This record gives sequence, C-alpha cells and structure tokens, in this order.
Amino acid sequence: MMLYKMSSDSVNMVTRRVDLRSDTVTKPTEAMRAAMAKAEVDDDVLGNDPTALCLETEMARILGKEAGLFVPSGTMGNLISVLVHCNVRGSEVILGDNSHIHIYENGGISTIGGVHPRTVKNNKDGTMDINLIEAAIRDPEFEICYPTTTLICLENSHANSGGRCLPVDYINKVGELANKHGLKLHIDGARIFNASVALGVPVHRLVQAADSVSACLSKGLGAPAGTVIVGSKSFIAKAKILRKTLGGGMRQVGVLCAAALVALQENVAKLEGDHKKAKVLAEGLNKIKGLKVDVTSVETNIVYCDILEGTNITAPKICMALEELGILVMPEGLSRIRIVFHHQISESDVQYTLSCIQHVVTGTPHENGDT
Ligand SMILES: Cc1ncc(COP(=O)(O)O)c(C=O)c1O
Ligand SMILES: C[C@@H](O)[C@H](N)C(=O)O
Repeated sequence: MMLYKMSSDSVNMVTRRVDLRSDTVTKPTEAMRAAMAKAEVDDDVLGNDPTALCLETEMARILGKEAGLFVPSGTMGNLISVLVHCNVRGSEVILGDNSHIHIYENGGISTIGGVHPRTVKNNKDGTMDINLIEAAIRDPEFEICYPTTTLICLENSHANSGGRCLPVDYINKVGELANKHGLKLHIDGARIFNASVALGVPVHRLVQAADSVSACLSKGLGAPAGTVIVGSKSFIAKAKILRKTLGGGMRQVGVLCAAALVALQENVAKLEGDHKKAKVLAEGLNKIKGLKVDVTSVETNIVYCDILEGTNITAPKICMALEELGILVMPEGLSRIRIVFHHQISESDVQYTLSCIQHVVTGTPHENGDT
C-alpha cells in the first residue's frame, strides 16, 4: 500500500482550513451573533420565550403545519416525534435500514421509548419500495404475537444515500398507504430545505402528507444549534411535555432561536449554491485516476467518492493526508469518502480541495493553500 507522506515544508506551509466533514460544522455568522446578543428572551418552560415562539410559528407556517416546537437537536426531534406517535407499549415503527434514526441515534426509540423498529431496505435513492413497506405492516388479526405497526418514518433528503431527494409523489403515496392502514407518517427533515430547493418543490408541499416533521436549522441552514418539530397542535402539546421529560425544556432559548431565525432568513437562498459546488467537486473528482463518483446521484450538498480497487491508498489515509493540507473530510469505511458542503465553503475552496485530493491520490502538485 502506498503510504502518503507529506514533505515537512508542505505541512508547515498550510494556512487554510476547508471543513467538509458535515454541514453541522458551520460557525455562526456575524448576523447570527448580533441577533443572539440582542435576542428578546424569557423562560420557555414556565411560559414562552418570545423568540422561540417566533421561530416555532414561522417554521410551522413555512412547513404548512398547525404548530412547532424548538428542540436542541435533530436526534431529539426524531425521538420525541416517534415517541408521541408510538405512545402505546408494543408499538412498531417502519423505517429505512439505512436511515439516520436507525443508524446514528443510539437506538433511542427502543432504548428510551420502548418502540420496536421494523426496517425496510433503503434503495440507493433513499426511498423504500412501497410494496415492501406495506408488506412490513403487521396484520392486526395476529396481535397475539405481533407488535402493532403505528408509524412510518421517511428521511428527506436521505443522508446515507448521499443526500438523495425523495420526490413529492413518492412521499404522498407513502402517506396514502399510511392513511389506508391507520398509521402516522413522520419525516426526518434534517435537510428538508435542501430537498425542497433541489426538487424545486415548496417545502410545505413536500411534507404535506406527513403528520410530523423534524426540520433542522443546524445543518445546511447554518444555525449553531436547533431543530423544530412541526405537526398538529395536539401533537406539539404532547411533544412539549415529552421534551421536558427528556431534559430538553430550555429556559432563555431565544438566544439560539434568534440565530436560527437569521439562518432561516438568509441561508435557504444559499442552498442551491451548496448543491452546485457539490456537483463541481463531484465532476472534478470523477476525472481523477483511481476515484469514482456517481455524479448523477449528487442531488444536494453531499458527495460520496469511491476509491477504486488498485488505487493503493485507503479512505482513512486520504483523510489523514488531506488534514495535513487543511482539508477535513470523513472516511466511510476503507474505500469511500464523504464530502459535505455548506454556505461557508467557497468556490476557491472547491478548487483547492480538488487539487489536494488529486495530489494525495496521484502525487501531482497541489495548489498553494494560502487563501
Ligand atoms: C438525516 C439526519 N437526521 C438527523 C440528524 C440528527 O441531527 P443532530 O446531529 O442535530 O442530532 C442528522 C445529523 O446530522 C442527520 O443527518
Ligand atoms: C454523522 C451524522 O450523525 C450527522 N448527522 C452528519 O450527517 O454529519
């Protein structure tokens, strides 16, 4: 295996940092910090923090639901949503085998909520075959043995599929299936705004069939923290109690919500640019000997780059070498790298990243890292 070794002077020269690990890495902008400093706040447990209420109302309006609730993270947003829907012991949720809820949330719906997961295979585009979803629904005639199917969860865009977007017609069909069987539908919308922009579908239409959505402000929208759950008023009332149970009842949370409001106002418009930069990088990587990117599958801000057999360098080694050049990306196993774009990545960062990856993989000289 060819071990990449930086020359010592190159390491000393690096003055640039391009953080492509995730869209969760953004730093609050000056506008966000100014809004945080002057945020109008109050105790959000004893009553309503006015800025939190403003964010919750605005998110409910944008997503076309009756009410919203601010929660500290997307993980808590999904957990609360599943537990409100699945509030009877023996409940079962149908979700993707490659979904964030199933893979990256510590099994919280089971370990904390006692909810049984029933996975259905995620296709490469993030969907689950609707006939397989229907086949996974338990026959209530056999309730003596079966858990009770209560909820279906979708994820849009779908992170582990490389940010692929679930089309609105597909979501509506899953919603019709849920209604047919008396089930609820939750959407993990950590990147729902990315999907809306990429599909050219207003976000309220994209989630129309859903009973609840967990929408992150802290991903592509660039807020320092925060997610808003939206749904019916009765759903949100139950969610608020469960949020307190889980320790998510926060006091003067308006400080965070003020930044989230700035993110909502300023950064939705920047998502298309993130997607374009992702596409430029994907096309560039695809020209590098030893690397392969399915460019057509790059629909939003996430790029998966595969290392072809015989390239004699692993993903972790590439990531380590890139880190010495100031570029941060995440290995996905030994032969895949994940690269995630956000509004704090510039076009020159894209070119610098391309030149460094080519340098690490093929040995060609890379651009000077000085901005
Ligand atoms: C698709 C998806 N859902 C949920 C989450 C959880 O969000 P958080 O990291 O805020 O808990 C993430 C994290 O980035 C995610 O990618
Ligand atoms: C790793 C995962 O939990 C996170 N949601 C991300 O996409 O960066």
